[in-house]
Amino acid sequence: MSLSTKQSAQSGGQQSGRRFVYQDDELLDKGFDWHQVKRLGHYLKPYSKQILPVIGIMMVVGALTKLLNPLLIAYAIDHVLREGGSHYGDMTLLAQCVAAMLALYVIQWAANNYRIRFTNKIGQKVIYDLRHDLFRNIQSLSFRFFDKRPAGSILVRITNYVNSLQELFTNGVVNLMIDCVQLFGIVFILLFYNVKLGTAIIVTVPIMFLVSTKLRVMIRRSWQVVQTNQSRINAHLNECIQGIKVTQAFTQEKENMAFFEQMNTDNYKAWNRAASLNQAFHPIIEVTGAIGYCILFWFGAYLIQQQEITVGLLVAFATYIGHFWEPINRLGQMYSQMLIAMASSERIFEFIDERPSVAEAANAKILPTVQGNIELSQVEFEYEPGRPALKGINLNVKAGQSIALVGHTGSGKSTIINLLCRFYDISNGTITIDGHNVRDVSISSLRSQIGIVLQDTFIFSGTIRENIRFGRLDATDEEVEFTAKAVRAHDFIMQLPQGYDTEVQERGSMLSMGQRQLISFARALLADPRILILDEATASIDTETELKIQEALKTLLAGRTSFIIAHRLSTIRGADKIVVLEHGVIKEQGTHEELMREMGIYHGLIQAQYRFLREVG
Ligand SMILES: Nc1ncnc2c1ncn2[C@@H]1O[C@H](COP(=O)(O)OP(=O)(O)OP(=O)(O)O)[C@@H](O)[C@H]1O
Repeated sequence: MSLSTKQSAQSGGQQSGRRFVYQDDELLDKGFDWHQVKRLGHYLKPYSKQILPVIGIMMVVGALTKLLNPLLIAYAIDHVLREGGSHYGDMTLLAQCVAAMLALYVIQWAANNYRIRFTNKIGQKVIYDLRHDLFRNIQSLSFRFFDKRPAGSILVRITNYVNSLQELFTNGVVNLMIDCVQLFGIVFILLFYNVKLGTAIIVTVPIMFLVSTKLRVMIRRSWQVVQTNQSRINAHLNECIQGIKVTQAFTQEKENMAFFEQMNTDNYKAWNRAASLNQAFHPIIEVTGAIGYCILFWFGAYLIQQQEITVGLLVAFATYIGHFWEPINRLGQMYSQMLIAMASSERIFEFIDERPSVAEAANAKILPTVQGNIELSQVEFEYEPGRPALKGINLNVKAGQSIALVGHTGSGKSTIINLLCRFYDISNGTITIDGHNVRDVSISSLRSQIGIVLQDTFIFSGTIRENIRFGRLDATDEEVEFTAKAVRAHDFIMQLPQGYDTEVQERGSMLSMGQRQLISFARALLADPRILILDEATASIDTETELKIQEALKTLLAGRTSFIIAHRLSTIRGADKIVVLEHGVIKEQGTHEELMREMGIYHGLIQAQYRFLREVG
């Protein structure tokens, strides 16, 4: 994190006094990096055959118009308009010169039009390819990757950073080449027609370039501060809207408002600073350009007196330097754009190069349809070095058995499930399913045989039908409805305005917790996995829904090996085996009756639950 970001994050924290601290994405500040240029160039490679002819055409057209027009003007002044010129007063020749100039402008306009259309198309294709690579790789990454990064920062890379490359690829690259060629062409002509005057003008170029580049970099940085402020405002808005119910319930509106006001003021100040710098840019560049003109006219007039050049040539030179500043100015802009592109692409490639921490073996086999016998042997695991989450886990599960995982919060229940699905790889020991080591089989063949119903049921935007069909995309409408009936979801679905075709809002906010659970049961049942993992919801639901869920569970679990992170007494009691975890170690395992007789941790947990229910009751 850069110093300024640290400061801004800290100031964000101080403003609130307590609550809101948003981690800003790092400021994009990078030097020029050839490695990144090469990698970006790689994305242009497939289109190089199309780009090169365009650059060729533009160079010819640019040379014709930018380089020939001033010479035509010089010719007209020296030969037709100047007293004593070889064709003095020949109006036909003058008209021909003007017609030729006009024709050159028309050619330039047509070519520009073509270039813009073409570069837009190529630019969009490159951006398409980049987004494609980025999204494909992010989807394949393991949980460890997402554990470390907030969703916002991933989003920024896919949207903002890729967008910031858009301008570079749409116009930048082609313009850069054309500008360079035109600059060399002009320099050549200036030196060819008069070395002394040409050199005097060219000397001003580095000054102009430096001033323009320096200013652009300052402007870019100040806009980045604006951007950072705006993303912080967005993060705050997002959090406030998502948490509006809690805010209103705890009457924290004033606190939110004060924090927002502070951020809004910061943003206002940053924007003003950036806008003032922006406004200063053109006058400063114009003053620098004017110095060039002064040198030209002062030194040019001296050379005319010495009869080294003609008036026409001086006018032509003046036109050339007009054409000169334009590409130099653009090159300055391009340089600033390149710096942003360097930083953006570095972040983008970081994600594209990231490999899943859970890697598939090169010779991974397809896991055949399993019975569901599972064995964990001496399993050890840690999320972070030195903090073991599971230690020496031994567990034998027969096909069709249901296992209830119980234990205090943080004891390692979810971790066992994460390892079974290979969301993480174990540090030591083995996990086998029907004798196949999970590390030796392909990840998709493993996960496709495991169904997961999480406590925080994820409902995607779309219809109820589509949400259930997520379990098996080729399921027919009849199969979808059949499974919904089996898990007792059909009745409430039919009461919705459009039944199965009702659009659920984002994350199923129009559905109750219990209804969302039933939909996720239907989804899991449709997938018909041999192994089922269920994280039971802890939220209390009404007795009728509770009964429905219990019945649905019976249908769902029948004949499958299941692991349930169990909270309800009824589920725990009904399990074939109860596994009690504490600090990542299995402390007890057995049936309800066996464990109650042991009078150990399980007995304590159940007694506590009974006491709680009695008190609540
Ligand atoms: N992604 C993670 N990164 C780092 N540590 C983690 C991560 N997930 C869990 N842990 C840690 O691993 C330990 C076991 O966590 P786990 O989620 O398995 O507990 P749990 O028994 O399922 O708890 P709960 O009942 O609260 O869901 C805890 O100490 C937890 O802090």
